[in-house]
Amino acid sequence: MTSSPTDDALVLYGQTFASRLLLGTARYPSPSVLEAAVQRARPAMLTASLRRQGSSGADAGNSFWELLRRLDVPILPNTAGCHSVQEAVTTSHMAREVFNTPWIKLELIGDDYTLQPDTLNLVQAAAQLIKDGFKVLPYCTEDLVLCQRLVDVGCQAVMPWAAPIGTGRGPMNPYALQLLRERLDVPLLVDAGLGLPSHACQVMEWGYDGVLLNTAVALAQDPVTMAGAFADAVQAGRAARRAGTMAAQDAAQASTPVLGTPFWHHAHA
Ligand SMILES: CC(=O)[C@@H](O)[C@H](O)COP(=O)(O)O
Repeated sequence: MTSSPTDDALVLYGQTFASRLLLGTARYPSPSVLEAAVQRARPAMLTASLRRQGSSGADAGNSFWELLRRLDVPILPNTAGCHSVQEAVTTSHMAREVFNTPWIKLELIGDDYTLQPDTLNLVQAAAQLIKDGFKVLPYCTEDLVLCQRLVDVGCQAVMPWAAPIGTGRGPMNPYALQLLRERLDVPLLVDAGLGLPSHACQVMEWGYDGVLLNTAVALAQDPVTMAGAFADAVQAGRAARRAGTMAAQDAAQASTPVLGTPFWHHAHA
């Protein structure tokens, strides 16, 4: 059985997306490389931070917004750099006006060294934003109870990290990420810390619904090719998940057919 990507689209808050890859827009060597990487990957959404990208001078800011408009990919504003609930809520409201979108990637930083999310206040911020009508995609750790609470307050998707932002280390806690997938029914996207396409493929094989990444593409020697590699890896991992993986075995089993038993079900029926 084959299926086209549209048979198996990512659905977040009732909206359908053709891709399961979300891409960040920071740290690229140039706007033209960013543009080409986005054209290659055709991501579902592009993250943009009001605070970071607006801070490099008015002209740079304007041309960045023009580039985003030209790319014609839905924008996911990001509360990057916010350290308090009030700051995150205020930034989200500003982003909604600037970008004219109800989507928000809720990033509430609790520790500046690891950029670890503030797990103690994240739920309160998410609850407020949901009440205010936002479609909240919270960046969080892989803690099961935290993710459950985020769902309880109305988040229709949750985005646990693989590893700290910008480290490229890949999934640090495979057990917890897989447990989360088993326990939660909402869409789950891994956000942050992916360094290789194989990391993205791996989490998709575990049943994750998508990935959000930035640094691994932006800092690659060839970001455009890497953007394509991640897009392909996400699709491969998703296809493998849907295909159903074999159960790993302890003992070797010959895979070369013995004469007269070319198919397993003939020999064992
Ligand atoms: C772009 C964005 O939203 C980042 O905050 C995100 O978390 C990506 O992390 P990496 O740069 O580690 O992929």
